[in-house]
Amino acid sequence: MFEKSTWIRLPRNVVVGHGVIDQVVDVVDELHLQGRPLFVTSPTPREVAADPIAAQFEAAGIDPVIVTVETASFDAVERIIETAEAEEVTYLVGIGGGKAIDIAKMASHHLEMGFCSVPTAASHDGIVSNRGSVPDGDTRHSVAAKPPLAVVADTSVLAQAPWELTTAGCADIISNYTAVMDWRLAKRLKDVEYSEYAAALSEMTAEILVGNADLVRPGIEESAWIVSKALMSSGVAMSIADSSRPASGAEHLFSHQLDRLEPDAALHGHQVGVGSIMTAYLHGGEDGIWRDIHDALDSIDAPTTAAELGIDDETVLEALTTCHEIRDRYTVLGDGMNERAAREVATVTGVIE
Ligand SMILES: NC(=O)C1=CN([C@@H]2O[C@H](COP(=O)(O)OP(=O)(O)OC[C@H]3O[C@@H](n4cnc5c(N)ncnc54)[C@H](OP(=O)(O)O)[C@@H]3O)[C@@H](O)[C@H]2O)C=CC1
Ligand SMILES: O=C(CO)COP(=O)(O)O
Ligand SMILES: [Zn+2]
Repeated sequence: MFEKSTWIRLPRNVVVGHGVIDQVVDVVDELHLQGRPLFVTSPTPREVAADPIAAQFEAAGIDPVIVTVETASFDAVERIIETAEAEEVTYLVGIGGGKAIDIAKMASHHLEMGFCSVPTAASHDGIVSNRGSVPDGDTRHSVAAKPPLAVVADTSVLAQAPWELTTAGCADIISNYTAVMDWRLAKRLKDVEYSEYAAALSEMTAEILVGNADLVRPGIEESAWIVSKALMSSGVAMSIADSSRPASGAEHLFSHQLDRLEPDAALHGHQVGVGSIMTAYLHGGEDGIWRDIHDALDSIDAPTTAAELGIDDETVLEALTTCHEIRDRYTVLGDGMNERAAREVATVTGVIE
């Protein structure tokens, strides 16, 4: 008897393009969100976007509560929940990079309230996904949450963000290649839940981005357009799978372990990009796609070495040899690499000297 069922949650409105930040009130109205919103933002995004959006709301007779968060933490999520309850707000808007958006996403999930995402940086695919990632004890990877009801991504805002945030978003997408390889491997070896649609969408997203890599250049608004569309698509793949599997394999384990060993050393996307070079080598050896991944990252100015990440070689080796332990997710790392093998892959791929 056929007993499968699935529940795919996706954003209802995805609004991307030049000047769309002026349409946040319309987007909220179209979703029939009523009452008072709480804006979750961080210092720079507040100046760049949250204050101008608040002025729009005020002009429409709506008085938003604004909370500025400095760091991504569970305390910050708690603070938002308390403020939302005290101020009797009815929905949340996350305005900023991953920090503000994830805090809003996690708080709205807890409050069972609607939430909209207004990214000011195209830095990773969490801006649209159904996953929330806030450091909790030793945990750095994302957990299940709900996707935003709407995403409003203004390319003129994204194009003015520091260039490295955009290259980090690109690298997060390029890493989908190895994430999907790991997912297929886990399907073959461990019979894990697998979605061919989500895997194909995730791979295709990476292919389209790499195919357009020569259009991804600093100061060009079209770059923000290309990267944000890829981030949306990757987020949708995660929502279809109801898992981060299509966009997160061993290269993400490597990055999460670096975050534990050396917090804030480098951006998420940059770390997963370097991880992806090495795990592509583990999958395909010398003739595999590791060079293509390396060259794609290089062509958009993303780091390809430990030195470019600002992380020393020994930390890279420690992360490689221990990261299989941090989550129950089978990947090409299997039950772990030994130090010699880790040194070999990191050296052959030029990640360490
Ligand atoms: N949900 C998911 O699946 C994922 C979530 N994450 C999470 O996302 C977070 C990292 O995201 P990331 O976006 O890199 O971090 P932040 O939100 O901290 O943003 C990075 C930096 O960019 C600044 N910034 C943002 N927008 C602009 C802008 N338009 N102009 C100038 N500066 C800007 C921020 O300023 P300021 O310091 O003033 O805030 C901050 O210094 C982490 O908390 C991580 O756990 C990461 C990957 C996946
Ligand atoms: O960053 C992500 C996808 O790009 C989310 O992956 P994790 O579930 O490993 O945190
Ligand atoms: Zn990622």
